[in-house]
Amino acid sequence: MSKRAGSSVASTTIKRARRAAASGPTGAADEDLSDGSNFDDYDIAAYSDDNYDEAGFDDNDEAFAAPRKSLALRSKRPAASKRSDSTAPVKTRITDGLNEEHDFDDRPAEFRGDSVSHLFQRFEHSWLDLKPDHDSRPLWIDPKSAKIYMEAFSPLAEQAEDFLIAIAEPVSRPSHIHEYALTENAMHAAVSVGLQPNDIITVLNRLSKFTIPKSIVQWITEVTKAVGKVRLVLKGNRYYVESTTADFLQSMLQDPQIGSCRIQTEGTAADVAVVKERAPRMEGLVIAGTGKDKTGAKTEEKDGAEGDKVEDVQPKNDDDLFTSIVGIDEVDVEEDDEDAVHSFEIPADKLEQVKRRMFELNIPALEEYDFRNDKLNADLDIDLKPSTQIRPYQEKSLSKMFGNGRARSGIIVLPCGAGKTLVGITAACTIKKSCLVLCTSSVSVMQWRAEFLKWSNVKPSSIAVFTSDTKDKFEGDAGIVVSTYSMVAQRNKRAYDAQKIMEWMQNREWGFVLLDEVHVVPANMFRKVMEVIPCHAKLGLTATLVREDDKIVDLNYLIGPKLYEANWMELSQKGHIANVQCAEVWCPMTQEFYQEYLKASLRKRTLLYIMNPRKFQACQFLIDYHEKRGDKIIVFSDNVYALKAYALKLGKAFIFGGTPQQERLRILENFQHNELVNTIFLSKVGDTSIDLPEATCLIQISSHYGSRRQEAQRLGRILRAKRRNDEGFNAFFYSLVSKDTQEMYYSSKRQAFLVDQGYSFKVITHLQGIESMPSIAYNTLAERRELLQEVLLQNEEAGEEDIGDDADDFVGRTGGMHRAGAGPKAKRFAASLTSLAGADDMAYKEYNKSVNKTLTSKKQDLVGRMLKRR
Ligand SMILES: Nc1ncnc2c1ncn2[C@@H]1O[C@H](COP(=O)(O)OP(=O)(O)OP(=O)(O)O)[C@@H](O)[C@H]1O
Repeated sequence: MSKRAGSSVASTTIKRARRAAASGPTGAADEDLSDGSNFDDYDIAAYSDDNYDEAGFDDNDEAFAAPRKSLALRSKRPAASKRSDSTAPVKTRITDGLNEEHDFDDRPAEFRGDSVSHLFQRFEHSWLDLKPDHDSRPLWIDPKSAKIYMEAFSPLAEQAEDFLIAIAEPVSRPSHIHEYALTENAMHAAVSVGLQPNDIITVLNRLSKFTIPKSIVQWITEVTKAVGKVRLVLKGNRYYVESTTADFLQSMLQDPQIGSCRIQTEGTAADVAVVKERAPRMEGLVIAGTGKDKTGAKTEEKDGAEGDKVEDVQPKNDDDLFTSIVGIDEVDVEEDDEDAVHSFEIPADKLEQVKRRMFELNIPALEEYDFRNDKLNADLDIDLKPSTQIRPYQEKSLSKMFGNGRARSGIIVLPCGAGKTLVGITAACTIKKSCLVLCTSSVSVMQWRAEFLKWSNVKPSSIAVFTSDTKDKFEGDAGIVVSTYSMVAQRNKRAYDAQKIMEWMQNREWGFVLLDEVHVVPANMFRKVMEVIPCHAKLGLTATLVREDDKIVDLNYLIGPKLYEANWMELSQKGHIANVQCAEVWCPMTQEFYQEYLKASLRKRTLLYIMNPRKFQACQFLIDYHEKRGDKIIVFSDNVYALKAYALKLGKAFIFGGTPQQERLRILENFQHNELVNTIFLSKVGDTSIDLPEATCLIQISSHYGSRRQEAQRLGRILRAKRRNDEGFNAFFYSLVSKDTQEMYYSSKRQAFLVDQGYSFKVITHLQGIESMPSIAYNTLAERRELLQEVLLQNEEAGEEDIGDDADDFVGRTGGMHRAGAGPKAKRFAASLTSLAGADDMAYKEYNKSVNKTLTSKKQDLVGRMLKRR
């Protein structure tokens, strides 16, 4: 037997748990747990989302028919018993890799409960024996749902969180209690990075307030038993399923789906090929830019007394167990240096099918790339610039990818503005092989290229761009190509030069594929990409691993498991992203608007609640208030009619799908540098890929129904606020909602993701001072009636959103969730003759001249002033 360096997860991230546990709980944390509301200036009538009843809204509306389940809930988990009889023995049924079902019986037969037990039904847990020192332990584990609840105020919380992220999926992390779910995917990921099932059980037991239930122990053992047995490798542009156990491969081949995918080669008809070679080794790896190996130890300090030096492997006694396990750096492994590796080959176009089947059979295929021993593919000369310093959470996320010295495929989830780009670039600098970066739009392609040049020393000639406008190849044997998903996945006939580039890309082996914004790309798009691009390792990046459809689970076998998910609140407390005050402003509908609302069609209703004069007034008031504070404000509206109407009336510049590129750049430039342009209106084209660190306040007047992803992405526009580290700085996010309309329902849906990340939305029912604001619009009945007439005259299409041209539009065009991607339709609307003649209470009026045009004419002036300032 030999000992060798092992787990990553069991390294830096949870080493702190070891230290904390060693020092023991020190009583209640003395941090201030108040939510630090900064809305004192407003009359806040209610503080909770529960203050209104959503039962009155139509749940069957197609727009929010998609289940509001968290990712964790959709993932496979130990199925809970359906029995609700609290006194019956707990029976938990689980399914293992061979589809056998087991029954667990945790609750002691003698347990009968008491007179109130039946009220708690499946939450009756009084039979669990609390440990005498349960106060000091932070975890509650629900034996039936396999959910873990962590006391975030425990002195051990930070360390426990590191451990939980490694073994479970975060579901919700508000201020005081965090919720995690034990899922098969999370378990596979934990074991594949070196944590042994027994280690997991022991640490959980240590952190738990009571001995962990048998059902959970058995489930962990079951779901992890096949992990690590099989790996998928790419060699010489061919894919192989490998294992050190021939019998295991043979049993896999018995499965008709997997068996039929195998490529029969001579001499292997009856048996799997036996390849005599050394199994991959795990040795010290330095993640680019950190100067540390994957254990977190500084490489140059390996022999020194300081740092996270690898210590004893075996715990000396029971007290050391916890600390040894959560900080385990070495594990006993079977001597496999000379193990024979058995394999069978599968065709590239069957890769996904095999992976999916293995996923279903609970035999997760490890996709790891031993890039340091890859002598076939040329090395790329790339490293981070000496000035580039990656942040601790970026390093932590990468340690999950490179934990065992190889590159593991999977997904890293970091909040918007937390620096996913640099994480991707650092991964490319660590692997140092040819790299393909896929983005959702050509704007992002150019940004990625610029970021590579900014953070790394790669030669410009080594980075090629492949878009509809630019079709480059890189120089030399290894390089980087940045492209869009649609360019690579396209199946239709291509132009000659595009075809040549595609062939060039298809005929080489890619060490690394970086997948940006993985949550918006439809699964079949990934499929097409994976079929045509032979690659060793894949890294998906996203801020919001949520989708309103059910396709998120597919990412598990198409890309790999979630490797890391950062805690938004923690990053904001540490100043890496801005602290944001979120508020929902309730705007009552005016009487005349509400009367029309009640009898209007669905689309007209949308327009009516967006154009509600009280909402307009709230928007005007908030813009005025925040401009006076020195904030830079972005107002978001998905609806283009409203976007233009609001912006024109308030004399502000606006950008939507139809705004020419030049004009967009000019407006954004003015917003950034011109002290006279402090507010801009953006349609959904601004949801992603717009980097405006000057923005400090967001006002949302219309949004895409109940999309949690869009809400989070919009919030992301101010998370990167430049002033985030100023003393007491807060960014502001307002969602304006017309009261007693469907919008309120959508709004609560939209907030679900952010609430799970720990944000709380204050409800503002009255903006103090709004009545006395001079020049407030729509203050007279005549003005409001006139607006109503205008809105009623709009055709149905005006109630739709911007078609957009960015990531969302991309999803729309490719069959994703977007509803408004359809082409132009014939316009037909009904109206009375008096209305058409403009005689309904209508006064003539002149809109302000579009500020967009004013900015054009003032451009020369501005550029002159900007140059002077510099
Ligand atoms: N380690 C770092 N050091 C200095 N600046 C950093 C670091 N990491 C990220 N940044 C900066 O943080 C900002 C946000 O980074 P980036 O655009 O990569 O975020 P993101 O996570 O991709 O956001 P989004 O999801 O909104 O696109 C950028 O201005 C980037 O330069």
